[in-house]
Amino acid sequence: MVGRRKSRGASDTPRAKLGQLWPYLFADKPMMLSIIGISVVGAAFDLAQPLLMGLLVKQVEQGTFDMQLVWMLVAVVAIGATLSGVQHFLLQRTGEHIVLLARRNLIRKLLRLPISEFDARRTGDLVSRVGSDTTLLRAVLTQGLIEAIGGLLTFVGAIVAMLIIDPVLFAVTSGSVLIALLIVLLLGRKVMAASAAAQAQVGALTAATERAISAMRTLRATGSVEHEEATVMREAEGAYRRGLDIAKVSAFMLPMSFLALQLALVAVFGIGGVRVAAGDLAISSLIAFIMFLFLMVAPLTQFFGAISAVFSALGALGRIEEINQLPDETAADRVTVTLRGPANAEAAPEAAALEFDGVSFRYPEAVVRAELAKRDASARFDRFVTASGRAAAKDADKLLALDTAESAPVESPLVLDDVSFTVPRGSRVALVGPSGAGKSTTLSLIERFYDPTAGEIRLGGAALTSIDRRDLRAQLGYVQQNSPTLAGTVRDNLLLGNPTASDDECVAVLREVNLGNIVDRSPAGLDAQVGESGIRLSGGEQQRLAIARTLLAAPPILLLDESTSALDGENEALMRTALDRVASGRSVLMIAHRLATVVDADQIVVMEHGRVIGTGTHAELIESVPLYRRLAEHQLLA
Ligand SMILES: Nc1ncnc2c1ncn2[C@@H]1O[C@H](COP(=O)(O)OP(=O)(O)OP(=O)(O)O)[C@@H](O)[C@H]1O
Repeated sequence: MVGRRKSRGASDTPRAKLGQLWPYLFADKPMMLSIIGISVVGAAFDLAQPLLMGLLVKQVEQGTFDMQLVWMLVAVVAIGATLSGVQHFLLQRTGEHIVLLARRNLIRKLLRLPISEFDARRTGDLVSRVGSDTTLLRAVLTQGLIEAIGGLLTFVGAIVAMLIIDPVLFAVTSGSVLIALLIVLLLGRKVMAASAAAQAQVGALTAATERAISAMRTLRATGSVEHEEATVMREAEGAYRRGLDIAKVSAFMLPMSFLALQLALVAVFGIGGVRVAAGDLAISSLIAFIMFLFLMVAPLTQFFGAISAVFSALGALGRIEEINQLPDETAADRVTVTLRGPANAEAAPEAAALEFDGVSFRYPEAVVRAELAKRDASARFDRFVTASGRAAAKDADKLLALDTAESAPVESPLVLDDVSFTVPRGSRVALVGPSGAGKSTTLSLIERFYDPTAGEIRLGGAALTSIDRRDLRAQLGYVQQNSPTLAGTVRDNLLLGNPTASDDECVAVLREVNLGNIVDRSPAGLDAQVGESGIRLSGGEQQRLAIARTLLAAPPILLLDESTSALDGENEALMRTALDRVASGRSVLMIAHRLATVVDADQIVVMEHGRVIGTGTHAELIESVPLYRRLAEHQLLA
């Protein structure tokens, strides 16, 4: 079950298998085969060079020098160089294409994961999988794997040629090369582990940076920039150390190939020289042998580079595939009801718009663990700031070290406990209760961000789980508490609700939520940018813009999480009239933090500790539910 997955740390990310890399490498099969073809032809041209060189020296020795041979050698070298250029370009292009492919898959998957995965994972880590891990796949192609395939031909060809020229000399030189090869293969596994750890650390760094940037105002206001700086620096230094780990292993690998070449060269010059002096070997053969030796070692160098790139890529691919293999949000859905018309009106005209029937809910364990970790960190942070006034970086480091301990198993508390209530069609129902009572969770169950642990929620008489999620969400207009405006224009923000809405419709819904003046604030009108670079909207205005967006979609049911941020009298009145307008003809379930907003609701559901402790009108609840009376007294309403 998705929700029960543990969030994974850096160390337990599964490593990908070589077979998982093939689909990426051979996504464009004809291109890859062409590149391999070019590489093989290029290898043949490489092999021809020492042969021609040997012939040339022999001709000079025997006094039968022929200029034609020189031209042939020049042509062979030139064609070989051109082929290698073409191959290089095609490899880079294919490498970029592989990165694009991996990013497309990952983005497509990310946008369809269950909400629980986002709650349980760190955003920055997910971002770095898309941005950074995918680039490591490119290195498999650009750092020699394909050249190494063509190089295999050069390698085998050179060995055969060397064996023919002088088997004794060959036996001496190949020993050292073999030893180096074995060492490199053994080190490859270490590179893979180091690379996965490095990528996970980059993920942690991105997550920490993202957290700091998103909380910048709080950090500045509390004077805790240095504290947060210490956290991010710790992650950055961790990434540096992991990078060094890779460097240490690769530092071993690269000299191995040079060492192999040097040892072999010393042996060839020493023993070869003696054999030439003794008259057992022609000087032309020794020159050809040395050229073949270089040809044999060059692919080995490529091979060493390729191995290290492949192992790095497998580490990164493990992190990519970990996400790709998660089930989509809809994976286990069994849709039996097709919704047509408002809230399934045809199917059950008299059924309530929404019904909660004995609904209980616990958040999945991984989500609770992530939530606890977040709270734990911020509680330590608060204690720290309170205790020291200003957070000194070195102490912050000590304090934060405590945070890294893996949390012990957690028990997921019952957040909703046997909740039952009804939202009759066309009525306005309000959820009220103290913070943490479970009101927002109730709305997120209706959106099916999570499913109840027990009980059933019905929409128009049909169980939510039987309705296609798109259909379901098309019936619902969900206005969140801190409805974020998205970067872009006023129009962009509105069209999210209904991409085909006309300008007139956009202006009309803005009027409906008392935001008609927004288009007059900038000469650009609907094309004015909202946010930092354009029109600044207050919290209340942002929420009204979100309501306007929802109205364009014209959903029959409105779920509204009223903003907790205090609105001034004028804004409060604007919001209330906006709500009255949008509520007419719709079923509305709203979370109210200000009782003033809901005194005239058709029904108020009072929640505490995940239970419904009273249902009725304002007047009824004042009489029957002490908690409600206290809330009302507190807000000077009673
Ligand atoms: N993503 C989450 N993961 C784990 N626990 C959560 C999550 N969201 C909420 N909770 C817990 O569920 C309980 C109910 O929270 P919820 O946000 O639904 O309450 P609420 O009544 O809407 O509170 P508020 O008025 O403060 O928004 C709380 O104990 C909260 O800590």
